[in-house]
Amino acid sequence: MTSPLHAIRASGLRRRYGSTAAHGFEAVRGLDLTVRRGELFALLGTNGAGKTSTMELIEGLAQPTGGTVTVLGRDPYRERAAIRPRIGIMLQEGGFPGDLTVAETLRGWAGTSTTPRPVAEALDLVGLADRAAVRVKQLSGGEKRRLDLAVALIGRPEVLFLDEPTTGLDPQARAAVWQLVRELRAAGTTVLLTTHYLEEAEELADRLAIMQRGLVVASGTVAEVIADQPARITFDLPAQPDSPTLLPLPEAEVGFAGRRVTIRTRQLQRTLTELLCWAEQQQVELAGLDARSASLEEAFLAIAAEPEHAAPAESPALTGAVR
Ligand SMILES: Nc1ncnc2c1ncn2[C@@H]1O[C@H](COP(=O)(O)OP(=O)(O)OP(=O)(O)O)[C@@H](O)[C@H]1O
Repeated sequence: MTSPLHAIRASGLRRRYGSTAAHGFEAVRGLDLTVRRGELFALLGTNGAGKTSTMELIEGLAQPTGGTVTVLGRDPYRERAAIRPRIGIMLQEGGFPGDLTVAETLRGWAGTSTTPRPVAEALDLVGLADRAAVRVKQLSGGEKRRLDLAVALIGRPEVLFLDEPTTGLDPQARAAVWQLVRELRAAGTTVLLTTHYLEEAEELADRLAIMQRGLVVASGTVAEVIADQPARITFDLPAQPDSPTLLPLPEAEVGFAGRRVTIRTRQLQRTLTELLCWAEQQQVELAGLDARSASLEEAFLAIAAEPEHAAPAESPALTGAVR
């Protein structure tokens, strides 16, 4: 049963391309994921991790070869007619006919929805109001992306799927899309987003999952995903030290490059306190002292570098539940 609190629930989801085990490829290998209503959830992963394959299953565009998925309590593939009017999909390539104008394209899509937004409102939301009469084939790459987004929004979706929504956008257009996504979320829209821009996930996501080889290998809030990674302290010593064991920090990994010291620790507060006490006692100035938690990028790279994760049942945090 899907709770009314859950917009999306996937359990043991599998997708195999090709019909035989010998020649096929399993891109999604038993994935569990829960997205709450009103939440913005980001699905991250390296190229080929299985994000798009997973999104297509959740969107009802393909049938799983194993496991189950529900969107708003229904099977998105078998009950597509019931679910389609309640979701909005922004694909990586919209592929709309090039000879239609922007407004004609949107009018066509509005006709498939029971309660569409006015075309002018959708154009305004994505900053294409002045391109309404332009043919789709004449749009720039970034403008096409914004048209894809307008099409996804035209039916006032309860659940919005955004597959790399800001790829190809300039920084100003990206910031505008982020603002729009925040407003949609504030108005109660559930959003499932894939992105390669980790700052996009950091900016927008309530929770996120990192996929690798068809599985979720880490999930939670940004802070929770980062918490597993060591923090970093850097500074310059006044002179190159004689011995790397100079610093009495048993909990930490200390690296030297000339006068530059980099300390990696899972106990940032304790290590920093010990370091500052040592510097005080030794009367050493720690020039350019910088202490910071791992970034999402560091966490992502560390997770991506791990050897292949084991069978689905052994993977951590597969439910997408907060750890
Ligand atoms: N139609 C297909 N037939 C066979 N293999 C496929 C097919 N579509 C995708 N794959 C494979 O499935 C794996 C997952 O692809 P998918 O597009 O889901 O990954 P992704 O995480 O979205 O990647 P990217 O970030 O590059 O978009 C890849 O190894 C890909 O080559």
